Amino acid sequence: MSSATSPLARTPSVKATTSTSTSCKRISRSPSGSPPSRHAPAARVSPPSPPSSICAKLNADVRSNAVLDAPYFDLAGHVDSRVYSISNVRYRDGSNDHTAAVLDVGVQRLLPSPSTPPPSPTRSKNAPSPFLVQRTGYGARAMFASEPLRAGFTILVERPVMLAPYIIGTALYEETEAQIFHTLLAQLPPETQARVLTLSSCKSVEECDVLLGIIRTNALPVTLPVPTDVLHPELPTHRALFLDTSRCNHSCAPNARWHWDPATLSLSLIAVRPIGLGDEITISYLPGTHLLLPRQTRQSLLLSAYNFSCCCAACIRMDEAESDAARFELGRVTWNVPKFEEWIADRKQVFSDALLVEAHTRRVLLIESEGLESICDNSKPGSCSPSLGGAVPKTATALPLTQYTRHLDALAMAYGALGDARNFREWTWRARESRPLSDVGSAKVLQAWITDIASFPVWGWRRRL
Ligand SMILES: C[S@@+](CC[C@H](N)C(=O)[O-])C[C@H]1O[C@@H](n2cnc3c(N)ncnc32)[C@H](O)[C@@H]1O
Repeated sequence: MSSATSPLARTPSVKATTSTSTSCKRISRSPSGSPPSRHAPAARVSPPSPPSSICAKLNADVRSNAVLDAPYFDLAGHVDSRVYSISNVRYRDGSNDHTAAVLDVGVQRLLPSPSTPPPSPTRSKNAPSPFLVQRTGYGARAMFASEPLRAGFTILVERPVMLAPYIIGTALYEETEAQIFHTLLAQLPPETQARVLTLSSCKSVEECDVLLGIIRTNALPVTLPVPTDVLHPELPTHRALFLDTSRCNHSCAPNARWHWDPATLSLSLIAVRPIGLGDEITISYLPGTHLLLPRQTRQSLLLSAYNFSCCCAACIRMDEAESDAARFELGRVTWNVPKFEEWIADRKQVFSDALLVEAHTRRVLLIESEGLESICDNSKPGSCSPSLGGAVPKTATALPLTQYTRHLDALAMAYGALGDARNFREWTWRARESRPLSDVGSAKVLQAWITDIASFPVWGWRRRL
């Protein structure tokens, strides 16, 4: 589930060699020839300057890669100053979690040793699992709900078994990249290695190394909590492989979303609408708001990155023209819908009450009919604006609010400002139900508003203008 790799990954620009001489293994660049054996002795060599033609192409490729978000990437600078090492991330939270990682030595030094346990799943660890992984009719595996799950339920929390800089997949020889992942695999306990090797690959053995195919099919882009600077914006972005989440198929109307918490180095999988017993649990492989693109474009993106023709319910069952039009409208009107904050501050009443209520209600209906409750704005994790008009403080690791929740919040607060008690209670309840169950702070605020409508800070304020 990492995004497509550049063709330049197969171009000899940066190479690696490994050493087993210390507890962690150093990787440096070797000037020429084929990649060294996995068990080669340490070889620190001066890096070659990559040919300028390769630099230019690779720089352009990395700079336009949305996942890396490195518009000023400079390969020559990167090559000159980076050294990678292979090690195991140690967790000091009593868990048996094991992550084999290749990390830039500077990044590794700055990485906190997570002593905070990952967020709890909604269910305790000893309770029966809310999901199971089964083979489907066509042989592939998929994740299914083993009980009805409500919206906001945390289906699982897991740590990655492998972690590697995203740039490695872009800037290395394919053989070298494969060699690095084989070295990581060898760090893992045998049963974990066996599970990794059962994951699916969208590449044939003729196309690439089996393990590399597994990484390219299943790894997710995650950000490590290290300070970055304009010179090396690519440093925090990594690929992480998760064993359970890798079983989730893609849907263009997914019923779950995943969230990476850099503080605890863990991923949570969260239901975004109620999921019935036996229903498949799906996520989106497309980044940000790409689910709003027309079906043909989504299909092409999935085909080129993952080599499959999407056969999700949205692509098979929905009327293509209607669905494309609904998604286009959702993408198009984002900036035309007045935000609650703009409307409430609008003393001249440029934005009519009906405009605000109708625009947000329309978008709620479109999102529900298209099954797009998972989409968030293209904001980075942690950069989401404070919710509920600032009533709940923003935290660095907060889950980004979905567009769906933002519209429900806007409607709840608009009805509150209009002093409409019935609608205020109904939309406030819906806004509460749409949130992750772990968002206890927002749930408390919203419940207090439902219980005592006058506690809503601007109750009836718009009527008094
Ligand atoms: C991350 S894996 C998902 C789990 C996988 N089905 C398995 O058996 O382990 C991604 C692979 O699943 C398949 N897949 C996922 N979503 C799909 C979809 N919407 N339509 C068709 N195939 C899909 C593709 O083969 C893809 O390369």
